[in-house]
Amino acid sequence: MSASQNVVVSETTRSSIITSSNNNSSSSPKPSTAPPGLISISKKKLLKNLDVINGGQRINAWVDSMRASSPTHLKSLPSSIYSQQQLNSWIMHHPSALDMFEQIMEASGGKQIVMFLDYDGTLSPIVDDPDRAFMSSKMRRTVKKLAKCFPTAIVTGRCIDKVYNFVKLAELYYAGSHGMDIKGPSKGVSRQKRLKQSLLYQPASDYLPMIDEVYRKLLETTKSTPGAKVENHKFCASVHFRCVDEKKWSELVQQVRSVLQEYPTLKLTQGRKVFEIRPMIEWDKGKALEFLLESLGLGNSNDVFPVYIGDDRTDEDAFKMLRDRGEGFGILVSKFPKDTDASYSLHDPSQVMDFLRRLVEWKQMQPKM
Ligand SMILES: O=P(O)(O)OC[C@H]1O[C@H](O[C@H]2O[C@H](CO)[C@@H](O)[C@H](O)[C@H]2O)[C@H](O)[C@@H](O)[C@@H]1O
Repeated sequence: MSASQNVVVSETTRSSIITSSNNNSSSSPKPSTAPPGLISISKKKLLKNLDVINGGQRINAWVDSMRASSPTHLKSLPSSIYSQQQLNSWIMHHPSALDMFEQIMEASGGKQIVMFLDYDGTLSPIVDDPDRAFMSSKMRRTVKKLAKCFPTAIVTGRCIDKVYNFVKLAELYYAGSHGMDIKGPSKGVSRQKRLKQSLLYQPASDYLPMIDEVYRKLLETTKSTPGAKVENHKFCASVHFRCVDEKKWSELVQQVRSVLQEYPTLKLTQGRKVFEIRPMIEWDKGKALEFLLESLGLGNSNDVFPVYIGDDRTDEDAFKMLRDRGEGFGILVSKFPKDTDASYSLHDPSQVMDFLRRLVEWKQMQPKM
């Protein structure tokens, strides 16, 4: 198999780079959501770049993409990357969900609200060690109350077991491994309802042994790179570079790619300082959202108002799904302007908690039907 068969797609391909120079808006795949100043590189274009150029340059393209996706780089260069005007324009297109709370509730117009929450960077702050990405007890209490008011799902790149160890709420729906492992609540609904809802959907179950094998090979291959961390998420795997010295990034890319060359049915994507290795199947967080709505009997309803909150590129699939369905909306958790299909923004997990609290308070004030 040729290396290019092993499709290499960076999740940062649409990650927005805000420049102080004039925007070439023709490069943006979604002019309607990208305010002036945003340059989006389409997936197709990046694939072409990555596949046409020779091996060495392809590694460089990856390293560039790793740099571009690094929030610390954005943080250290804000004024040279985007102007205040561009920032204002982005905020105008993606206002704070807290500032717009009343309007959002009005738009929900009495429909059934369903909540979808990403985990890392949304419910828990981003930290160096993925095993220590704890959610605060305040956040847990808030999510618990939220689930009493609305059906609530956690949609994450982590496997269900790992995310459950952090969240510890049995009354939630879980879509782990980027939506490839879906489970219904085991508590908080009546027994009969629970039996009906005893959801278990694993569209990539055939990949289980392959992911396990790849995980072990990645562990072995990357052990010479200090700071690299490999995680097994059952139907996908992650290789973290948050703690890897930038000088070693190209070495790490080569190591990961060398392992993946033997697995043409897996794809490599990039999240927040992490490589994600996933089966090449037509399934993502957006599909998981759709599946969950259908399982709730709300798939073809005009009466549903889904709200998805997430911070990462993989959450864009869910934001887009909501836009395409014309239902509810997405909220991007970010302090920085990014090209996104979300309608609103929140800065960080503490603002997410404030928003969820207000939702609970709002629900409690509604007349009982
Ligand atoms: O879909 P998500 O819930 O956002 O999962 C995506 C990745 O999240 C985790 O990594 C991220 O959070 C870590 C802890 O804060 C951080 O160290 C890392 O840099 C982030 O990318 C998780 O560990 C990954 O396996 C997931 O792919």
